[in-house]
Amino acid sequence: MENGKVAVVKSQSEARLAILELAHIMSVPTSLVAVLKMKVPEAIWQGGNNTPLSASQILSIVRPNGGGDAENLQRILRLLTTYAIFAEDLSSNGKRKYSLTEDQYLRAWPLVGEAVEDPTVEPFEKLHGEGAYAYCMKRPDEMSLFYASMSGMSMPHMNEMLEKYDGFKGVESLVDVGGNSGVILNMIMNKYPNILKGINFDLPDMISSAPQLPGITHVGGDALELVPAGDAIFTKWTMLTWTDEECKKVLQNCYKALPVNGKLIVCEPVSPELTDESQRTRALLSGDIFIMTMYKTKGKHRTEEQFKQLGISAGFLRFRAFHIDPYFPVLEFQK
Ligand SMILES: C[S@@+](CC[C@H](N)C(=O)[O-])C[C@H]1O[C@@H](n2cnc3c(N)ncnc32)[C@H](O)[C@@H]1O
Repeated sequence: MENGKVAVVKSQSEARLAILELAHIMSVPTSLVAVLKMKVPEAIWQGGNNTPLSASQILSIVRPNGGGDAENLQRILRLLTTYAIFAEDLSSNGKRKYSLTEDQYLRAWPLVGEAVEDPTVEPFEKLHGEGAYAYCMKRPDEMSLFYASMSGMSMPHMNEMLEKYDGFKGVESLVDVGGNSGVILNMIMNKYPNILKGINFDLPDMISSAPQLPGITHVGGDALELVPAGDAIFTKWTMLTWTDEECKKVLQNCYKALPVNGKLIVCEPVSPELTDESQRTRALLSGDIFIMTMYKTKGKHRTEEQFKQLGISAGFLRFRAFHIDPYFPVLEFQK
């Protein structure tokens, strides 16, 4: 009983903290804008040094003629440190100094406006000199993190999808385009033993360290060039990183790879037509900005109608949507 009471008190204080955090949440984006305007990241970065600097040292760089309040700048930097935008260093006798964090995605976020100024190069690429996939594939640590984050986010969703959607019945060979490590295909095949042959298709470097899984053949290639043949094709969370032209190309390649009456099963974020204040709309529209900044300025979260029209442009005249999940509906394109 006593323990129960303690738990309630703790959760109430946590709820009060959450309310206070939410009440002041605007301080985060506005502080971020302030440090970007002052060119604080550039001052710290100094040609790649990323040496921790105190607020007064930063001010002496961004305001070479003097001026500015170091204490107030430090308050802003501390807040942004709690969101891992800066890292705080206390090793100089407890004096607070700030460097940029190592998170490559976080560092690209402030460049989101670049996607409006110049959509020809992804903001992530402007910062790192290469796209997010290429960056990840060259670094084994990033690759294992990518595998883990993909399966961590996709597996719970797939569990629910497989409970409610039975479109894999009767399929004997299934290709997963952009299947990453292959764990999603493995889940589908465990639920549907009728699928005897699974092809996990992904970019060669992405697939090179994929684990061996029963019944699954890993095939490396580029879906923009060719998609392996199967009774049915599945793809999840891939089309958002392609432009409309690229989506059309991949859909055409899927069309060619399918038999008559073959099915392409797509699981992608589907944006609403209406812009409302719901959690779903916010989640989908903020994910869309992530894609614009990190992957492709003209990749995007599309509406159901946009998917239908893309399918038609590639030859898929039959289209059905299953609203199993508010973020990732299932879209069926039939040949
Ligand atoms: C966001 S991940 C999604 C992974 C997995 N389908 C899931 O839902 O968890 C996108 C995957 O598509 C792959 N991909 C991107 N472009 C591709 C291409 N042109 N051809 C084949 N695979 C591609 C990436 O390497 C990555 O594994």
